[in-house]
Amino acid sequence: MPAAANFACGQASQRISACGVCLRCGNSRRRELRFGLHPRPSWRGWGPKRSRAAKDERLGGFHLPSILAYDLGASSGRALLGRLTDRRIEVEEVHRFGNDPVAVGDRLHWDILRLFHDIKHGLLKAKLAGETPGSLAIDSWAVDFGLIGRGGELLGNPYHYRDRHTDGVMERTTARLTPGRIFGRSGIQFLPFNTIYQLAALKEADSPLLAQAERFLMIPDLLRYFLTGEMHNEFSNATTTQLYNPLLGGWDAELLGDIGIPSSLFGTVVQPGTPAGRLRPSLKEELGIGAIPVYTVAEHDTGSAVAAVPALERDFAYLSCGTWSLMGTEVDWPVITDLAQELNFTNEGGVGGTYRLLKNIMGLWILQETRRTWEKAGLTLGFPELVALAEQAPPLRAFIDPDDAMFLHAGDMPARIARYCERTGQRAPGTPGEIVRCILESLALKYRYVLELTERLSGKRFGGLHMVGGGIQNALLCQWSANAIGKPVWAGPVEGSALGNLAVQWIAQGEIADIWEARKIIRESFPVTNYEPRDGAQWEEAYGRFRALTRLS
Ligand SMILES: C[C@H](O)[C@H](O)[C@@H](O)C(=O)CO
Repeated sequence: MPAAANFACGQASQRISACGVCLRCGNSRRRELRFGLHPRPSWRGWGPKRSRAAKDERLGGFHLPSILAYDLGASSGRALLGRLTDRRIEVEEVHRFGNDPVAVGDRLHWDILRLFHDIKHGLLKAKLAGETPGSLAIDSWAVDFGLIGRGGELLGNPYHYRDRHTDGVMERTTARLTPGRIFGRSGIQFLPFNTIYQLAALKEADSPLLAQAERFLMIPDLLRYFLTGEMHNEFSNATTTQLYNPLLGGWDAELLGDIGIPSSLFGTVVQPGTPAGRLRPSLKEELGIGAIPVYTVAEHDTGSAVAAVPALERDFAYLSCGTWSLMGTEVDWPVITDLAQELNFTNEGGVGGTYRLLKNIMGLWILQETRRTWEKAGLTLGFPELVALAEQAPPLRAFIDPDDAMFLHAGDMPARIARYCERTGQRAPGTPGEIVRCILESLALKYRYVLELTERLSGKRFGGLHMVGGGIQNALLCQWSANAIGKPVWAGPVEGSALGNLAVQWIAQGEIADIWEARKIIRESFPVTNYEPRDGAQWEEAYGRFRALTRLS
């Protein structure tokens, strides 16, 4: 048990009964927590029960109004119109846009006003398509935020989580507070860009932003505020800050105090599926559209992706595959144990009171940056060409640990891969095909490693792996993942986050009963491609080499 376990009474209690009950507050929730005895949360939908289907002259017959999902990823964003007809979902992408961070001096920022411009553009395009969405919602990457000052003004462009202002902050903060205290109170994995270290970095720098700040809003919270004028902090994203306490069910005032950040900046945390205002009058006027209702959903894109995993089995393993690879399973209660801390797993909030027990894996970011490096050197190759080159390269030659810190920040990935191989006594991949193959094979082998850890930590056994997200368009990665884990991979849907976003809106409006019905409808509406494992002996041998080279215990 992490040193100085803090119980719900918030007191570090030495008087712990054999089974972990706090003799001070008598609270045994921790015991339930520690041994996963918590009763199963209610999956039943929380929305109204009557359908809002109306006569639709254009489509003929009775149809629900379409709804709009904005899914903002670290490299691109999209606006998807969704229609639910006869228990089938149809989607139409009305707007796709880039999400290019902006470097200013040493700082790296998100271009938040540009993103809001694209959100407005998505609404206009829906209108031009003859649609007035019945509702809309936004999901995005995690951890990043904006600070709102007096008069409701945004105090500067949010920092990008790969900005270097957090360098060394996690080390200093965990040394001062101990990892056990932080993990025990948040259940969140230690990553240097977690919101807690971004805020601690601003504090260390005595940032004027903090001095003027009145409210903390994460990226979807902020864009939703721009749309409606209302401020709400949504649950799934709030959990990614490492400042949310799932046992207290709210922001952790103690951890905020520890890093010198006033709790007053943080609003009430609302669950996915909560009505969160309507388009503000100025926007209705500007765009010439109605006061469309806005909902919270699982606004952490990975939370929405997991909501859309078309699993029928209760215990399923998922891999959300994009810039990042997020692998884990869905649990009814956060697993805040010594082993979870030791393996650096995280417990991010999900839909319907669930949690996502998962681990971040560096993902296709390494391939994205490799392509950018070659492009700058005049070698422009698309992902399909890169994958084709990798397929032709000799198999299972050189491996990297994709989660080595040297791959976190932007830069010359091919050079870093060469350095990693030299450091581990391997012949470095030379050609573009060999380099891309090294990246994809290493990701597949890391997926096996993390899947085994997920089984160990959750006590579950998985018959296969559900892969969702843009990364599954890379069929080679899906096949090699199946080969590496030695189990089938079920790949689909591609637009996992956007579909999870739509599903939670429909559940909130009573059109779909609950997340399990949503998963069934998604499964019946979008193709799932099966990849059966091949070349077992080769990949088994490679896994042994990978474990030895990467020293992953
Ligand atoms: C920092 C990443 O955004 C985060 O850990 C990841 O879960 C994500 O949001 C991927 O889009």
